[in-house]
Amino acid sequence: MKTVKVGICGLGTVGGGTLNVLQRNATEIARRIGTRIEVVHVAARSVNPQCDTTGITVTDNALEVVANPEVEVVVELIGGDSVAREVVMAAIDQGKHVVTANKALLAVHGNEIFARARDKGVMVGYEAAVAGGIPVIKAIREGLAGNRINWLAGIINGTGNFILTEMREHGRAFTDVLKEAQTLGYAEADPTFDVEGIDAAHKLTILASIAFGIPLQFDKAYTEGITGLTADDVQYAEVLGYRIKHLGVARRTAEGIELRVHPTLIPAERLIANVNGVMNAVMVNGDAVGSTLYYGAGAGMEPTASAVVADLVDIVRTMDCEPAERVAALAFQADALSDEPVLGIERCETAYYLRIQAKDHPGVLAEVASILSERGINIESIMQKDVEEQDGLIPIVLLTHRVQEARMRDAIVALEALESVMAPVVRIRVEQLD
Ligand SMILES: NC(=O)c1ccc[n+]([C@@H]2O[C@H](COP(=O)([O-])OP(=O)(O)OC[C@H]3O[C@@H](n4cnc5c(N)ncnc54)[C@H](O)[C@@H]3O)[C@@H](O)[C@H]2O)c1
Ligand SMILES: N[C@@H](CCO)C(=O)O
Ligand code: NA
Repeated sequence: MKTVKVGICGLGTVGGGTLNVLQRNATEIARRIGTRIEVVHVAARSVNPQCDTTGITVTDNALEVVANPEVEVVVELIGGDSVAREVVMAAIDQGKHVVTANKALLAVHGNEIFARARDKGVMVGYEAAVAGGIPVIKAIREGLAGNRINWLAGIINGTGNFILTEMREHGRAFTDVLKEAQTLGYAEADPTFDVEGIDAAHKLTILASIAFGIPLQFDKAYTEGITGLTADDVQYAEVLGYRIKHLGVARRTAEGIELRVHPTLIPAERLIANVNGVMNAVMVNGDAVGSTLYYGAGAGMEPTASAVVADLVDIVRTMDCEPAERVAALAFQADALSDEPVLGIERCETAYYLRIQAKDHPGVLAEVASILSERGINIESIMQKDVEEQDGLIPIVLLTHRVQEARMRDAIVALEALESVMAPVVRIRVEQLD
């Protein structure tokens, strides 16, 4: 049986998981593809105690792995965009295929990386970069290839979802849960990427590119994290029949593409509203198929390794094909990408949840309603009596119909200028996802 030799750069959570899965399932994988995948060289700053590297060359210099003439496929699992970028570019330049889980690298430098890979006729697999073990890249790139995609929306950061779930279900403190996510290997090296929505925006950038056939444009993504959410808003949302989730949304409109990451109220009865812990889920709506949903572990050692190994299997299966016969790296032919603009957040349209802390005096509700109606903003529902007064202030909690962000910002400025409104208005976007 033929053997393809592989080098792994980075042997931490994902690299360690990848080596273990490749070793444990070696026979099963060979039964699938008729070829053995053998790891011959790994690079890491320290040896992972969860791995057996017997018979494998170990180095702390990742470029040595790339330069090893036996290595035909380089797996980059270091993270970041300095050494990792060097490793990926060097591998491509040497005509080696690449697998990476590095969404930060691809979202920012992917256009350049995929162009270079095309020139050299090599593949770059990145299933593990988005939604961990869920094969969502494959589903969109191949399974939905007959569709014009309308929109997608996903819980695409495991750490953030784990934190929100533990806070909601067990009343745990934010920093305490974040520490646990770090211990479990879910968090990024810099966890602000997780909690400020940057990691989700990296992944959303990649998903939007393969869904709509547009270049990667991370700099145009609107990013809002979960650090500003309060227990009060989580509770009021529930009373209104919603759950708050940190969502990445990419939507095609007549004017362009919406690309945004932010906390979002979702009707509690939606499946995606009930995705908890480190689990991720991505909804994709296509013109032919309608809405589809992909669910699974979004982070962690072996779930992520599952995606890395699937990419290796795909590469080994198609490495002898003509490059033109393979699936296009970003799902669409590189010369057929569209220049539909990514819209600024002020041009995006959603419904809103508003919480207005106001003095409890007659007329305040009428003032609020008139500010909204003057701007053509319709109120869907309003809640005032089920909540307790705090410091003589009464929270007015309401849901609006869909409206452009710019108009809502203008309304919020007017609301905050009211004499009876005593604090910044809290606004959280709402999506029905039906
Ligand atoms: N942890 C997850 O659940 C998860 C899921 C999906 C994607 N990812 C991505 O996978 C990548 C790796 O993440 P991780 O969680 O496994 O990280 P990690 O910190 O656990 O592992 C990083 C590995 O790289 C090695 N390394 C660091 N600098 C190096 C250098 N200069 N030369 C050689 N080796 C070096 C470290 O020794 C370690 O073995 C990142 O891009 C991350 O975003 C992680
Ligand atoms: N830090 C990321 C890892 C998976 O990409 C997360 O928590 O989702
Ligand atoms: Na994936």
